Amino acid sequence: MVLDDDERQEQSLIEQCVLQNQKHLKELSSWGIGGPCSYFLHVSRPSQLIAAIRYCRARSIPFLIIGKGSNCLFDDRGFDGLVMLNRLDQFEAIEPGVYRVGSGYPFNRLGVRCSVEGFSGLEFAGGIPGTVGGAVFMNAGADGQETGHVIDSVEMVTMDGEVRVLRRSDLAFGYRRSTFQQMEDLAAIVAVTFRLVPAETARERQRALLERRRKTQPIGERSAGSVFRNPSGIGVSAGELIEMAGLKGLEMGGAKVSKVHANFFINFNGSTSTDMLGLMNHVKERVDQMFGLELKEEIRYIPYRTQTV
Ligand SMILES: NC(=O)C1=CN([C@@H]2O[C@H](COP(=O)(O)OP(=O)(O)OC[C@H]3O[C@@H](n4cnc5c(N)ncnc54)[C@H](OP(=O)(O)O)[C@@H]3O)[C@@H](O)[C@H]2O)C=CC1
Ligand SMILES: C=C(O[C@H]1[C@H](O)[C@@H](CO)O[C@H](OP(=O)(O)OP(=O)(O)OC[C@H]2O[C@@H](n3ccc(=O)[nH]c3=O)[C@H](O)[C@@H]2O)[C@@H]1NC(C)=O)C(=O)O
Repeated sequence: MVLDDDERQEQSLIEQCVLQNQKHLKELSSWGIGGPCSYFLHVSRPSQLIAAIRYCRARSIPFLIIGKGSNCLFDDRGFDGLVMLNRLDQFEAIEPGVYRVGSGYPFNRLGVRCSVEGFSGLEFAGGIPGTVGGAVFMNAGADGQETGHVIDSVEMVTMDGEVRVLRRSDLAFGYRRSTFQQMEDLAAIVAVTFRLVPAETARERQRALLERRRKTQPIGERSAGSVFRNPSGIGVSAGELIEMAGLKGLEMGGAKVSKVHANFFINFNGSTSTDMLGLMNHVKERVDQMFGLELKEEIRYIPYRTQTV
């Protein structure tokens, strides 16, 4: 790989940042859980991200890209590698209803912005505390809408640090599933272009959804949204199953099952990842014993060591 002067400069900056910075992952996670990472980088330009990926690859350093950390459970020991905090937050209106947005742009801000401008498709994003990249990767959805439905194209970086553009026809989405979760050479989603349709009622609909969310979810408490996916094809949600198993309010160390919504687990008093994993396993076992159903995690557990190189 031959680098030009700008790339060489970027690499040397990355080298300094990577070697000097440590961070406690609890500061980066909506659950407030997680030990230190060996290296930390705040990424605000695509060129930084690409240089950091190449740097890690060349030295076999494991790395992770995180957005708002609203869907991750970090380990108490931390992460033995580089954590990149994605703050690629450019926003560009290409034409009315078509937006090209950096993957670190706040998903809730995007949802509100589009709805206020009178475009429909992302009303549900209004209350979601993630980034655009996290939402695309997880195919976030609520109230009958899904991120994947309104994507026009995605710009990504491969593990070799190459930029690739994927068109709508290259992508497949399902319930909390996206092409990206199976892609072995994905390093990071960098930018996304959304195509929405005009609707004067978009903001009104969004307000109603936000109101419903405030009533049914423990907003303001330390959670990671839904812990488990809803089981498919049985017409009963994970929250209902956990409530029917009598587990609402159950505590394990500093972690508990929310009394407001049973599929939200709360760090109410210095929960460790061990407390939270223990609570999740206990809930899974009880639901399995009572209903013969195996709940599947929606949140992603990030172990101390990975093979992500
Ligand atoms: N419906 C709701 O009410 C809620 C929904 N959510 C959803 O959870 C998701 C969390 O978003 P966010 O907090 O930003 O994500 P996180 O920082 O929690 O990251 C979650 C995972 O997404 C992957 N990821 C994140 N950003 C990128 C990127 N730029 N490129 C490639 N992969 C990426 C990473 O996978 P890997 O580890 O493999 O690198 C990471 O482990 C969103 O989809 C959000 O909408 C969250 C809370 C509530
Ligand atoms: C919060 C998330 O997404 C949420 C999204 O906000 C909402 C709103 O559309 O719909 C899903 O929740 P959900 O299926 O639990 O939706 P809700 O409408 O709250 O509940 C479904 C049903 O379960 C019942 N319910 C819910 C919680 C509970 O403790 N007890 C209970 O009986 C509700 O009364 C309702 O009849 C998403 N979760 C999943 C796993 O699909 C997330 O992904 O992190």
